[in-house]
Amino acid sequence: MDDVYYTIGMAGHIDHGKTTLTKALTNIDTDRLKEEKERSISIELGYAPLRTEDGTHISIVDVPGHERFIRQMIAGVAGIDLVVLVIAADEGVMPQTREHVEILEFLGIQHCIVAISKMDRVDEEMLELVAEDVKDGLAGTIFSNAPFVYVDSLSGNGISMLKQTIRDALTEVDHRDAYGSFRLPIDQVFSVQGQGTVVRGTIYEGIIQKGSQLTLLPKGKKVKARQIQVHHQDQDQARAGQRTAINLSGVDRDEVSRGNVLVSSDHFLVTDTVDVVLQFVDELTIPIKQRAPVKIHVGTSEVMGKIVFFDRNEVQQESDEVLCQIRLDENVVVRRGDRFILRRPTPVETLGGGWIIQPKGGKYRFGAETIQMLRKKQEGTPKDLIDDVLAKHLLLDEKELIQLTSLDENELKETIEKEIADGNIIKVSNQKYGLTKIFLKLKDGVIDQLEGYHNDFPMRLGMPKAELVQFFSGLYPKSFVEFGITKLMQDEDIQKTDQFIAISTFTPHLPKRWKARMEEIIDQLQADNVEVKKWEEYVAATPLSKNEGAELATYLVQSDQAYRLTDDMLVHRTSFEAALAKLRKQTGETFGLKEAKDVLNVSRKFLIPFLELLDQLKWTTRLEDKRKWRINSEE
Ligand SMILES: Nc1nc2c(ncn2[C@@H]2O[C@H](COP(=O)(O)OP(=O)(O)OP(=O)(O)O)[C@@H](O)[C@H]2O)c(=O)[nH]1
Repeated sequence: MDDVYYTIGMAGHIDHGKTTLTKALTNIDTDRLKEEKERSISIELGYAPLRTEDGTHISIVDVPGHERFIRQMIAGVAGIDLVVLVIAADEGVMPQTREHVEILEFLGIQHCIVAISKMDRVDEEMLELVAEDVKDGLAGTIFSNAPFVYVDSLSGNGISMLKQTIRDALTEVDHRDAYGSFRLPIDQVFSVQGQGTVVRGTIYEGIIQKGSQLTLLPKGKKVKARQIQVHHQDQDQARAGQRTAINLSGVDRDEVSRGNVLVSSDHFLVTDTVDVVLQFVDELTIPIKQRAPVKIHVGTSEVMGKIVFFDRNEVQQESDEVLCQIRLDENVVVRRGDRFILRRPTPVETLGGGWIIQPKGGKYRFGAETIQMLRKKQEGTPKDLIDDVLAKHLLLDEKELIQLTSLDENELKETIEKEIADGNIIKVSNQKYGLTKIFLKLKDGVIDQLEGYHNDFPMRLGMPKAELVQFFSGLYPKSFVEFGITKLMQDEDIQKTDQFIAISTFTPHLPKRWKARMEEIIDQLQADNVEVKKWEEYVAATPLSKNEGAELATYLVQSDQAYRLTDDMLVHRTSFEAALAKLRKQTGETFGLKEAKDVLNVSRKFLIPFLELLDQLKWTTRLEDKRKWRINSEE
């Protein structure tokens, strides 16, 4: 069985004893380590390993200062399996206790324990009263059913009980599997003498191996994981949930900052507009207005932005969730489902939090329609998510679909396979996907367009492809039109001859209106054998226009009914073939100009272009003053 890793977060009001409790549990003084943070890669700021006899690996995250707490909690949310809320017996629930609880709720933390610290500072009777107060204070929160443990971190009283409670609580936590693409939001960067750039963070998802090639987003810089450490120890790999330090090669210290994200695949996109579900704190001091400046904490980044509502102009007090958008001043790297906290820059306060329903939002109109669309995204099944991004972008490959929907690769593949089988999605050879219903609209348009074209130009092979693409490029992106044409060809609805596109059942033919006249010309041409007149003379003898005559000439050549003898002369196929047969029969392996003239009995005016046509059609090869029949053209 794989090793199991858990991370526990410490939360609570200032001075309530988080660091002391962490030390009592792990024997590590995280405050002391803090001072040494710049000195060595092996020191984990605020993170201490808790060893248990059964081999479970537990990291304790001690997060002192307030801002830092939020950042660490969000950064570690994928890694935090359990939170221990520390409340001092001599103070009880304090404002920051409440704020932490609120934040933990926004972050979707589910497993928790309440540790009443400093039990030695109050007598037993008082302890009971405090416990009652705390229970009241936490009613209706995620802590309402949490187990209570009483500790004195200085003497160690209650610590083994707390360890046992932690172990019990962890049995309820689902094992995190490390599937998915590797992602590590960076929360610390520094350089180590002789080793270069080192970054730290909690691995959100996936596994990293020593030596892996990684990409640093949002810049897109390629880097390599030269060395990996987890709790001071060199490791060959690290996985989701583990607090990890990575020594990177290929990047300088000043090219990396907190909030950057290390990834191992191209499944992540960089965005500055996110669609979100937002829940507000119980009491807002002042209303949040449309486009109010806000600070979003997501991953390890803290970015300024503005809030955009689609169904209101301000929020005063709102207990229901609100679907809205955050437009950011800088790029972030997020996926659907990522949690965030929203704070007001001035006066500083937590406004609320929620999760990202679409990592790359668009520009939407104010009104119920947008809310409905966002609701669909929020509730969306993988199918809805895929359909939604395809409806917007029309044509996407697998990588783009993963970036936009945040589905994992297997889920995406399965859903697409099913959608293709159900006929909702189509795929063409270039590995792009599109919605069948949009493709069918394009198909109708293309067929209509071609029908019109065939009607106007029945003698032509079809519409030049460039012209067809151009026509639809005003209605769809060019790549989608190309995709549609390729698909229609695969389905044999249309066909392509050279660069001409036609409906597959179409064959070029003489237009009804001129059929008789044109047939006259063709008969006349045939009757003239090789000694043909200039093409325009045949046309001039009829009421046909020059253009119509030119179209007819092209048609006859393309349909192999005639050959071009010169730029302005055609020869009928049967005349050509008769002359060819006669010449072959009456000449040897090679023949000269005079010999040919004697056999065919025509003037040089016709003979020279006729012989050149033979060369061109590869019946003959020209030697100095003779022509040689080509072996491969002999029947
Ligand atoms: N008597 C007693 N004192 C404690 C106990 N736990 C912590 N203290 C003391 O309370 C003070 C604050 O403890 P810390 O562990 O630094 O508190 P903290 O919650 O980490 O503080 P911040 O990091 O500033 O939020 C220190 O002086 C500790 O020695 C306890 O169980 N009993």
